[in-house]
Amino acid sequence: MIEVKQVTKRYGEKVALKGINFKVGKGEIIGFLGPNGAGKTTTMQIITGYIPPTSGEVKVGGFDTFKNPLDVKRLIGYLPENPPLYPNMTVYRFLKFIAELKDIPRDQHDKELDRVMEVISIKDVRNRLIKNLSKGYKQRVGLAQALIGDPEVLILDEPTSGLDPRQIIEIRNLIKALSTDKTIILSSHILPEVNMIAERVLIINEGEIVAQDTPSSLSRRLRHGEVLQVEIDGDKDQIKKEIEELDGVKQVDLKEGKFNIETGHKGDVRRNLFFKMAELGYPILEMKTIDLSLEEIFLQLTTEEEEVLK
Ligand SMILES: Nc1ncnc2c1ncn2[C@@H]1O[C@H](COP(=O)(O)OP(=O)(O)OP(=O)(O)O)[C@@H](O)[C@H]1O
Repeated sequence: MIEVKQVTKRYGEKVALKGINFKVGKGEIIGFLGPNGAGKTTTMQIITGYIPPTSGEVKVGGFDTFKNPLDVKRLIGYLPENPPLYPNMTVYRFLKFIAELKDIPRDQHDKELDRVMEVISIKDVRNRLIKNLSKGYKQRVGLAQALIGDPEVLILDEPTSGLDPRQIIEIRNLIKALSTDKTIILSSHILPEVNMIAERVLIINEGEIVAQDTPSSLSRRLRHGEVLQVEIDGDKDQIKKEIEELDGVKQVDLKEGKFNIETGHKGDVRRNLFFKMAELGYPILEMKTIDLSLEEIFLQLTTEEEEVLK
């Protein structure tokens, strides 16, 4: 549905995007993750056709954003980071204005506005001036304008930024509900958000895509070895020494009464550990492998682990 090929973007001396490539399939939900200034907004603005790339090509639904900008705009609903809302318009008037901009036939305006206001649950504020709405409701109106015309693709730039925790949950739930029949790119620098909503994550750092995968395979790819967490009853110092001597064990840390055992790439020490502890009479109470959280992945990706993913 979306194809980004070798896209670069320069702002004068500043290279904001350094030749990025990715594809988004129909109906996919992509999380676009990166720290501030990584190039998320720039990428989204290029996909929506708001700014041109310096070089490279973007296609949406087969249309080139540069050669067929109107066809692309029709396919996309865009929620910019700071949606341009008109504070002195009522919600209804503003959405009607957007429907006009999007060339929705006049006789369909009321039906379309009703549909969108229903989906986004803003019918109760339809006659309020936008300036009198809470930040959460303003963001809903921003989402509503993106949905007018029922576009196949939604591009949402940090849709929950600046909202309070309750509003964040509401907006995330709305996006989740929309995700059943739309192709969505959602940018964020909040990792659990992406983890919760996206099926695939693109991680961008300093204008380069440093990883793209599902949250769980990213975690697997990044793990240097397994981290095994084990709770064992008995003399902790003695047990630690015994584990350290097992084949394949790289490091053992004792945290809150449990052993975190780091192993090499191929090491699976669970069986050896079991027999050894049984032999010594130390019962294993619990044993599990721990997944890296997206937060940890992200920290690794953007700091010392960049090389691992290339
Ligand atoms: N119009 C512009 N002129 C000059 N530099 C720009 C312009 N827009 C963006 N940049 C720079 O390009 C880089 C990428 O910016 P971009 O806004 O795409 O990042 P981002 O990942 O969306 O970050 P944020 O979360 O802060 O919005 C940044 O270093 C930014 O300062």
